[in-house]
Amino acid sequence: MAIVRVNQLKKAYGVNKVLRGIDFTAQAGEIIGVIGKNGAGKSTFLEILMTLKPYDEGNVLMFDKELRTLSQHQLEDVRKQISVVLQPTQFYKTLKVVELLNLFKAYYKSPINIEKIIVDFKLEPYRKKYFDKLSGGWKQIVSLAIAFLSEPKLLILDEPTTGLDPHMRNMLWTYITDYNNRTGGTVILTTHNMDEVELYCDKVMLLNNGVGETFDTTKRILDSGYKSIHDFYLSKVSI
Ligand SMILES: Nc1ncnc2c1ncn2[C@@H]1O[C@H](COP(=O)(O)OP(=O)(O)OP(=O)(O)O)[C@@H](O)[C@H]1O
Repeated sequence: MAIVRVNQLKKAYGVNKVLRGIDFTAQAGEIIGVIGKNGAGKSTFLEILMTLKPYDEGNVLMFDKELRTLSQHQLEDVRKQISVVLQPTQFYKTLKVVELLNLFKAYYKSPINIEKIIVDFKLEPYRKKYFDKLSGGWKQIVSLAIAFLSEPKLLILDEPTTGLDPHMRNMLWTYITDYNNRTGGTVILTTHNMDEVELYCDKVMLLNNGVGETFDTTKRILDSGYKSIHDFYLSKVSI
């Protein structure tokens, strides 16, 4: 079953044509890595899927519904099935980690046990700390923990492991793959870490010059003769 279907998607900022005709599909249960150089349009693409940004041309179907045709109410129904990691806002300043988790648990009506989340995401030493006082990496971990609270059908993560140390990176990937195995949830993410793509992603979309230059399974890319996804990237993308 296709969770996301994108057809000839185009998006420009003024004269800057960032997306020039993207074709993309995410089937239920897939983990898909979107890669490409700085400024290639990865975040723009993800923000369109997150329903946060309008697009100029083409079709974006989320759960079989074309985003452009949806009423506010229908858009909210789509958003209920998606989790994203947003930038922390001022609002988090006055809350401690455990209070934040409980707030979002209530908001999402989540059946997930907060204590399990605290253990899984190694948050015990930080539970009573104010979110605002955490390091950048730990803020990110708390934001990711919140994203998993809703057990979404689709999880969209923009560079989730950037800035995390190797242990936290492993922990996050363990959590992503476990969530994927356990619930069949779909994951679409961007990363500049090609090893992560090779290890954990079923499919890769390489965004280059505004199009999905390659959109294939990680396995087929490797079977076609590349030593690694890192090599594949370097041979396809020029500086
Ligand atoms: N709100 C905006 N207004 C105008 N231009 C924008 C806006 N957001 C992004 N851009 C431009 O669109 C292009 C693509 O940006 P985007 O952030 O989508 O790329 P990216 O692949 O995510 O980059 P990176 O890997 O550096 O995060 C860039 O040229 C950027 O300057």
